[in-house]
Amino acid sequence: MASRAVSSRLLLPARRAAPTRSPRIPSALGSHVQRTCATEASSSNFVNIVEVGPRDGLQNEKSVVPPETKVELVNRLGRAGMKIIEGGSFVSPKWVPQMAGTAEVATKIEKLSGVTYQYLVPNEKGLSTFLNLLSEQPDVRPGSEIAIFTAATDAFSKANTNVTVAESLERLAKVTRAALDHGVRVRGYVSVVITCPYSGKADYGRVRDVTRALLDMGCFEVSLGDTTGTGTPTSVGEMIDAVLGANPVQKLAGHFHDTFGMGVANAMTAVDAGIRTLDSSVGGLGGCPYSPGATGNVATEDILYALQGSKYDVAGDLDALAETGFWISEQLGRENASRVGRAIRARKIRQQQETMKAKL
Ligand SMILES: CC(C)(COP(=O)([O-])OP(=O)([O-])OC[C@H]1O[C@@H](n2cnc3c(N)ncnc32)[C@H](O)[C@@H]1OP(=O)([O-])[O-])[C@@H](O)C(=O)NCCC(=O)NCCSC(=O)C[C@@](C)(O)CC(=O)[O-]
Repeated sequence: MASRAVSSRLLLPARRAAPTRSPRIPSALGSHVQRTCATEASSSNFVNIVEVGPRDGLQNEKSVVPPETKVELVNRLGRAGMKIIEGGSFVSPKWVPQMAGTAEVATKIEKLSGVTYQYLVPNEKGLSTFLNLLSEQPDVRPGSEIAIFTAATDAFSKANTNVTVAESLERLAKVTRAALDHGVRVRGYVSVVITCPYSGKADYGRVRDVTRALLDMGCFEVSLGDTTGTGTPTSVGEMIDAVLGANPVQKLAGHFHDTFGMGVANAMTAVDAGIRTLDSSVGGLGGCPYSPGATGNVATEDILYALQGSKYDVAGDLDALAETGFWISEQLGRENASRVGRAIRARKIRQQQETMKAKL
């Protein structure tokens, strides 16, 4: 792939939209599928976190992380109370070499009861690799589901998957049908919902329509990706308003990159708008290989800290996540991008020093 320049066009206001439609339940779902349909409705104050670090985080690392490190990361996240973890992707290793070895990761991770493991799939080849794995390694199936992805602009879609949005929806409809026929639930992503690195400000009406198309084909939820991390609470609120014009809030998730430091504010805007699922990555790992300059997802530690101090409820052990953020950052030789993680560590060091002083 040739690299392309990042455009930084300004965001324009969008219109307010009408209320939501009622959610649909995809057909042909097996018992596991029903069991994992555990995300709380938006009337509840419980916010689900999808931990995307092992996929969205590691896919953007310069070096290829060995499968055993990925396995250890997923295991640590599960033990830290993450209930939904994106474990990797079955994409072309020529396009994203960092995700090679996902089958090995899916096979070797410690499968915790009540935890859902998601894997990104771009096309029928990726799905057939995943389904073959399920038949060869039946232990992988419980709690496993796939995520498909498209975009709000043709330019990003072509850069990311070599097809236009319309072509990708056609391809993904077949993938979704086949996955549901095999009892595998399907999550959807729409990228560049605020700004596209190649074609500027997103058309929120298109974000709404692409989201609708993904739900219509059978996705149980669609995650709205601010891939470039250019969103602000204002633009994110306007985008969500537009999307709600044709989609139920219970089926939406927010996926915010933290490039401009607005990740937590944007996530809280989404929650205040009724969205009850947020994507985040431990240590703020990540980026997108096809969004030049975009930094990682909003850090899971930062999201947990914001939610734990609010009227909303959330699962997860903040201290254990902060440790995991430092552990994986050290493995990668990078700075920990979580401000909350850094503050927790600094406080611990201060406390240890005070204890030592008191003993002297
Ligand atoms: C979709 C394709 C495969 C099309 O890529 P293509 O080159 O058009 O595919 P193709 O069908 O022409 O096949 C070319 C070669 O790739 C192989 N191939 C084909 N498919 C697969 C597969 N599934 N697994 C393994 N190999 C595959 C295929 O077998 C063939 O191999 P060859 O004959 O040359 O040896 C490619 O564009 C691709 O893999 N793209 C993925 C890019 C990606 O992973 N991007 C990051 C994830 S999206 C993201 O991060 C955004 C998100 C979700 O986080 C939300 C947000 O923040 O916005």
